[in-house]
Amino acid sequence: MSIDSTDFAPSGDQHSSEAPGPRTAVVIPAAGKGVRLGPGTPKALRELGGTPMLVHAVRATARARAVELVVVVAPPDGAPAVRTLLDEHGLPEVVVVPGGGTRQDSVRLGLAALPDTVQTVLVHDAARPLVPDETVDAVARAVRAGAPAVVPALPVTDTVKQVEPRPGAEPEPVTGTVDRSLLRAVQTPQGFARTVLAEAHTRLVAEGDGATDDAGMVERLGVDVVVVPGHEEAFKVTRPLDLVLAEAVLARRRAHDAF
Ligand SMILES: Nc1ccn([C@@H]2O[C@H](COP(=O)(O)OP(=O)(O)OP(=O)(O)O)[C@@H](O)[C@H]2O)c(=O)n1
Ligand SMILES: C[C@](O)(CO)[C@H](O)COP(=O)(O)O
Repeated sequence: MSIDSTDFAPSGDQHSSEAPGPRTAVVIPAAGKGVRLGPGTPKALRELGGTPMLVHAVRATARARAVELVVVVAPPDGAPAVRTLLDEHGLPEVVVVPGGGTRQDSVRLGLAALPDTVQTVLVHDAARPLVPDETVDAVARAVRAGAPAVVPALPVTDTVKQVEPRPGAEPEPVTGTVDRSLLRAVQTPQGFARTVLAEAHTRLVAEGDGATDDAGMVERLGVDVVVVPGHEEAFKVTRPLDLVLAEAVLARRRAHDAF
């Protein structure tokens, strides 16, 4: 059965005034190893300007007006250490749960830790530590206004070729050039009506299916996903050069704040 967006009431309309508790929460999957960043500490715990990337990501999302609860998904055996880290950085109110072997598993485990009052869920990579709070709020606002699924995204700036993959170093034949005006590079936080995201995770885990982002999972349900403007500084720290860029952006912000 395919689910239509209209099967889900806009989360803004679901906000009952009776039950006390948070309405909008952020789940931060932080259980990845960071293989592409190279050997060392798990990526979320690597430092940026002397502070772990995860702490930046928590502060960045918690600063947003819409956010009332933050749930961090720690490496499967790392929850106690993450708890200690967050306490040491003055973030005792953040909930910490152990994650899983894939990002999708980690998000599902984070969702399971949300209190019943939560109607709007944002999912934000710990690997995007510099997301501006305006981007977080823009996503939350769009969900509260009735969109069941919202992604921040930017236009693609490179020309994109389709290829026939070849093993090893053999040159790959180009089979076409994609119309990049139709493409968007998608960031996080991605925002959802809770019921939509929970249904997507339940359904896809039962079917043994997956996607590289949460919106991709929701798309499989036939639910509409909309795009709001992303931000250049919400980039994902994936490879070593991204860390250099992140340090530069942070230094620029700190210099700006000093004046
Ligand atoms: N089992 C996993 C894998 C990934 N993530 C999280 O998903 C986010 C985005 O993933 P990515 O940048 O790909 O991180 P890694 O999986 O750590 O990177 P890599 O693929 O290079 O190992 C990160 O915050 C990461 O910690 C997670 O919570 N649980
Ligand atoms: C969720 C995500 O950050 C959206 O761009 C992205 O899909 C994660 O990428 P990964 O490299 O597959 O972890």
